[in-house]
Amino acid sequence: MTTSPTNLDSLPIPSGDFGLPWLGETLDFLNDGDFSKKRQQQFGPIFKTRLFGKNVIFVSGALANRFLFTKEQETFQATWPLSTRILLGPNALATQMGEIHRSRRKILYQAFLPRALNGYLPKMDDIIQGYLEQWGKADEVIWYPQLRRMTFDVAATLFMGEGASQNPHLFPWFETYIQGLFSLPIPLPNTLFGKSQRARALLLAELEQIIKTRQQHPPKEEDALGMLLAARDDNNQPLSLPELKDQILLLLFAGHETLTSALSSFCLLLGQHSDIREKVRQEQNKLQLGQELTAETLKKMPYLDQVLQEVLRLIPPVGGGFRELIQGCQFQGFHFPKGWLVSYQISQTHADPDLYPNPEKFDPERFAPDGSTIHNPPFAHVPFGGGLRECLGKEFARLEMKLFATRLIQQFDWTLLPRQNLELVVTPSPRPKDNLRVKLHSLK
Ligand code: HEM
Repeated sequence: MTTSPTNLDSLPIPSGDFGLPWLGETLDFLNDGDFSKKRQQQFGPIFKTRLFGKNVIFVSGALANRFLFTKEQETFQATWPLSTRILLGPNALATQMGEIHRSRRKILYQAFLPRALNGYLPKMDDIIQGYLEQWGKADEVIWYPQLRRMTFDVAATLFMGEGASQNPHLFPWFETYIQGLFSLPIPLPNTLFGKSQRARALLLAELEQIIKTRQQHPPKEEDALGMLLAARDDNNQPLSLPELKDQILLLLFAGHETLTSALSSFCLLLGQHSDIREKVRQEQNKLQLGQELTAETLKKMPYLDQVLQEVLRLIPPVGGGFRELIQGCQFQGFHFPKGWLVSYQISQTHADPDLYPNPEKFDPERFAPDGSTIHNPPFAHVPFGGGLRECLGKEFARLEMKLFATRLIQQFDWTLLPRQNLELVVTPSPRPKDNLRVKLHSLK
């Protein structure tokens, strides 16, 4: 795919509009959920723009995904918008590069191995059941903020230990922190970015306390922080305190924002499709689920797996990702210049009618094991990205989605309340505009 510089110069650069000086089309990108769709309609599937001061080429589709995910380090390196890079910090896995990224990914992965996930399951289940019980008693639930609180409690408890989720400051600070992650990086007291920087400082100070207490009094139960404290790198060195803080903060962000979106999309789509809800329930009834749910039992629900795959296809929590071109190359007859960014588009890939006929339709049968209704080539279903930067927490995410879906469907039916706007706000992750107002009905 790469070509010598002389050849490259003879190729056209994709068409598109750079917009304003420096700012380019950043504001549209942040505020318009159809940013990429509209420009694809105008300029074709590969187009250029400028975001956060950088020239960017947007690509989508299975071939483009394969191109990006298999050429990492040789042609591309991961990058994030400036606000995200500053706020995640220099020691977070997502901002680390090359050899250090490889070595840290190996260490962090220990917190997502099957043995670790099995250890998380009972606590995750307790927290989910606690929330369901509360919601079952309410006349009306505004579900999205409740789901946010729940996924935060799960992540804080499993990554930092029991006490963390009971600290009343952490959640509000965290919410302020997240709001600045994808914003214009203007460090003034009243900008989203400035507030987020302050919240990050408060969170890091709190995390430092939690880590120091933990070093003095190690708990019996294993959580992600315990594993990271015990971990040694290839030179047999422990992770430094600044790195531990950045890595834990990243896990909290990644494990909370995206998952909330995925769970709320599940609640929305199944709330709109009673037939699919019923089919999931029938699958569960056949399993005669008891009070205790094990990882083995959760594996016996192929239809629920299909449903969750289709939820992540239709409303992917992450719309796409960025890479920087560390050398010029060509793709599909276009010149991609060195130093520019490329953005791969998960939402647009999942909406490609050649890959997914009638793509607007919520249809779990696309993922039926007989494969009759879909031809699903590699790199066509990429909710978790791919290649060296594929989501580290994807099995954690699948576990929490499945456990939540199972407990919810087992115990409740739910109605979406009338007179609410179900359109999706997309930044940073999709959620219904009016936060998904519902009434739960107990089935017991
Ligand atoms: C449904 C839920 C989730 C979705 C859809 C999702 C999606 C993604 C995607 C698309 C990427 C790649 C971004 C890129 O290409 O630049 C990613 C990276 C990452 N995700 Fe997730 N994620 C989810 C849940 C989680 C959870 C629960 C965790 C951890 C607790 C997590 C941790 C991470 C980390 C650490 C990375 C960076 C990996 C690296 O740079 O090597 N994610 N995620």
